[in-house]
Amino acid sequence: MLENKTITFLGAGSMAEAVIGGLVRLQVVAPQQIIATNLSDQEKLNYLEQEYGIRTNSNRAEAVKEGDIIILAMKPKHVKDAIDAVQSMTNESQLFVSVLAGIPTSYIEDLLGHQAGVIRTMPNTSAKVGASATGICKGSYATNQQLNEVEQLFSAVGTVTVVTEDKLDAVTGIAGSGPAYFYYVVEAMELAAEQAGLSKEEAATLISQTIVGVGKRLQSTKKSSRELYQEVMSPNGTTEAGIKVLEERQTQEAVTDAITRAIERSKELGSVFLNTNK
Ligand SMILES: NC(=O)C1=CN([C@@H]2O[C@H](COP(=O)(O)OP(=O)(O)OC[C@H]3O[C@@H](n4cnc5c(N)ncnc54)[C@H](O)[C@@H]3O)[C@@H](O)[C@H]2O)C=CC1
Ligand SMILES: O=C(O)[C@@H]1CCC=N1
Repeated sequence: MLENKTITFLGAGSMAEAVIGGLVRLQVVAPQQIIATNLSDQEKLNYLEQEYGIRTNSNRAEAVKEGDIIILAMKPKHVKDAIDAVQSMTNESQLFVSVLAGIPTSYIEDLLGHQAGVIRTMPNTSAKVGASATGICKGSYATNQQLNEVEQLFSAVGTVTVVTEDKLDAVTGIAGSGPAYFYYVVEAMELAAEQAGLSKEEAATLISQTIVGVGKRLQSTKKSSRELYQEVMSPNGTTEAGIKVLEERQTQEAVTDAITRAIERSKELGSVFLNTNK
């Protein structure tokens, strides 16, 4: 399905690089099928060309004209400028794939001004190692075949969960932002390891493997998360002592509140643009 398609990344920052890295590393498409363009950072384009063997073009309109699939990968606040700059080069046979937090497909459809298919997605930076948890949904004009194409694209860099658009903000708070919460906890674990006299290398192996193990276990058991952490806790042992501190500090409530706030923020990003930036 993707064999002869050209994929243009409009916006070439961290998220674009994570997806490009996954697509190239896993040979989902040939590097030459990918074109990256951005607003003004030629150095970043040179780097992407060298690192991944993809094509780049600093002329956004040319890059978009050549694309069969256009991945919108700029910050949400730049989407209007970005689409306005290339709109005249777009057409209804192209497929537009947004990775933008909060921005509804209807907003992108309005900016395009025609009935090209738009698919909204929310990947995460683990795409770079083929382990993204991506949510995707269709806009008004996108076909099931286009949805399948995008599912195929993102399946290559992790799991894909197809949802309706009303759930995309929740996907964003949980999985789009999700890696950051874990890295934040890792930073605290590194600090504790250092204070306890472990070297950086020792800590890095112990912590990353512990997280990989948790992920693999979650994917291979029917046990609940509560059962899994209770399994680790010996009565009056080390884990119980640690969990007690987390409970005293209401850590679970803090995490739930943080994710709820991220979901709310995704909704805000969408409504701000719908109301003011059109
Ligand atoms: N960083 C992450 O973990 C995730 C980010 N996202 C979404 O990905 C999008 C990009 O985020 P990042 O890659 O982190 O941002 P970034 O700041 O690293 O990259 C943004 C890119 O957009 C380009 N750009 C800005 N204005 C432009 C314009 N008018 N025309 C063309 N290109 C333009 C910049 O040159 C840059 O290459 C955001 O909308 C964000 O919501 C989605 C999932 C995860
Ligand atoms: O922080 C953000 O807004 C983006 C969306 C999800 C992850 N990063």
